[in-house]
Amino acid sequence: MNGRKPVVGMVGWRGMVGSVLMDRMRDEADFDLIEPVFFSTSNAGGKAPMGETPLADAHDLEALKRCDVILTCQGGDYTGEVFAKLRADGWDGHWIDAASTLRMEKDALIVLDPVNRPGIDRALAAGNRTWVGGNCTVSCMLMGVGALYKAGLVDWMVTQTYQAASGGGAQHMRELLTQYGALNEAVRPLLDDPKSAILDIDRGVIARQREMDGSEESKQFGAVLGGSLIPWIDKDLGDGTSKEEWKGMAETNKILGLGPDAVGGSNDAAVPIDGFCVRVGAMRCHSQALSFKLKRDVPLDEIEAMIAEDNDWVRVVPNEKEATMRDLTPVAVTGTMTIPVGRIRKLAMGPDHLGAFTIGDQLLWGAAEPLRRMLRILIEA
Ligand SMILES: NC(=O)C1=CN([C@@H]2O[C@H](COP(=O)(O)OP(=O)(O)OC[C@H]3O[C@@H](n4cnc5c(N)ncnc54)[C@H](OP(=O)(O)O)[C@@H]3O)[C@@H](O)[C@H]2O)C=CC1
Ligand SMILES: N[C@@H](CC(=O)OP(=O)(O)O)C(=O)O
Repeated sequence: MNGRKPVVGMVGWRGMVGSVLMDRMRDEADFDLIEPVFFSTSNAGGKAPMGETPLADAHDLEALKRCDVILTCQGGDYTGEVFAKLRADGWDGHWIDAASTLRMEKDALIVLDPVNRPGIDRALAAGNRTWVGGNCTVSCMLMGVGALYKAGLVDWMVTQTYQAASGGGAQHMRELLTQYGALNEAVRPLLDDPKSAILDIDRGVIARQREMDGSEESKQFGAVLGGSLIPWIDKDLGDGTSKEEWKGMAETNKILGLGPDAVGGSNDAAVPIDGFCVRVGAMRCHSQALSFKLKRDVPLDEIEAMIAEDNDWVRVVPNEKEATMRDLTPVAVTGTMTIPVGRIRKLAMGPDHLGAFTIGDQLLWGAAEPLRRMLRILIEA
């Protein structure tokens, strides 16, 4: 950027996604390459996380307009309040955003550079200035099996997700743990007694879960998650699908540059993707079972090699019990950049039907990392 360090406005840096982003930026020494300006929606004038300059007001358009890049993890309401005003005022800096608000706008590129770097480079050359992180489930899935899409092998895909509490936000994670604690407490004396009947314990748990259901104790999720699951995530689109399920096809194809929503439009048909998105009691890893109809029968060893070679973070886990239980769980993946893909096998429907299971930390590849890497691409452009 003209030989000087770009001024990067950091908004939402102390939230959950923002904190993960800050850690990654520190780890990768990104702050050495930029002049950060930290903003706040609640504490303008307060102490910034680094440097001596106090926090700027995140609604001060003049301060925002001085930034070459604004990187926001503040959320969709903030984007809705500020982005259009800045553009209307003539600000033509780069806007990098974690929120979904702008994702399907025609000029917004969904960034996941290990998958769509050529698309990012083309958009950059064409003067694009709006870069949005993808839905966490979609980004983690494409980091795992993007190779199959890049090779044009996918006829269609069905997803069954197992999404962590963190996807709802920090309060949701707290609520899940509080519910687990309350359930344990409800049956502790019975648990401590090895001679107690398991069905008595079970009755105690379900009674406590039903007491929580619809009460203050389940107000974040709207239903009990501890010891249960919730097969609906995000809005009801009114046609039998949830918005999270809709994102699977819409965002995947947009990232891949396929179908009418691709930036600049594309004559290539969108790949049909559908399935069910389910909230489970995991903390911050989204897992998903994938079923593919491939365009042709490809031997399993070739498929595994394609997946393994696709990027530096994907790891093929042998489809064996021991390796699966060791390496293909949220416990193994949380806090790491690794995207394991396992349970890879041909399905009973025929040799062109493939199954796989993949997991990703939804705060890293699912949220913060694609944004951090986009900033790096801009710095190095
Ligand atoms: N959670 C997720 O899994 C994903 C979220 N996103 C997007 O990122 C956005 C932000 O999500 P998330 O990070 O979970 O949101 P948080 O609620 O953790 O943070 C958002 C903002 O809330 C304010 N805030 C108020 N109280 C606190 C507190 N006690 N601790 C920290 N911050 C506080 C901060 O703003 P201030 O400093 O200005 O007061 C902060 O930037 C979402 O709205 C969504 O659009 C995208 C992908 C995944
Ligand atoms: N909807 C995701 C989290 C998220 O923030 O998604 P999006 O960025 O698409 O709104 C979940 O609940 O797991």
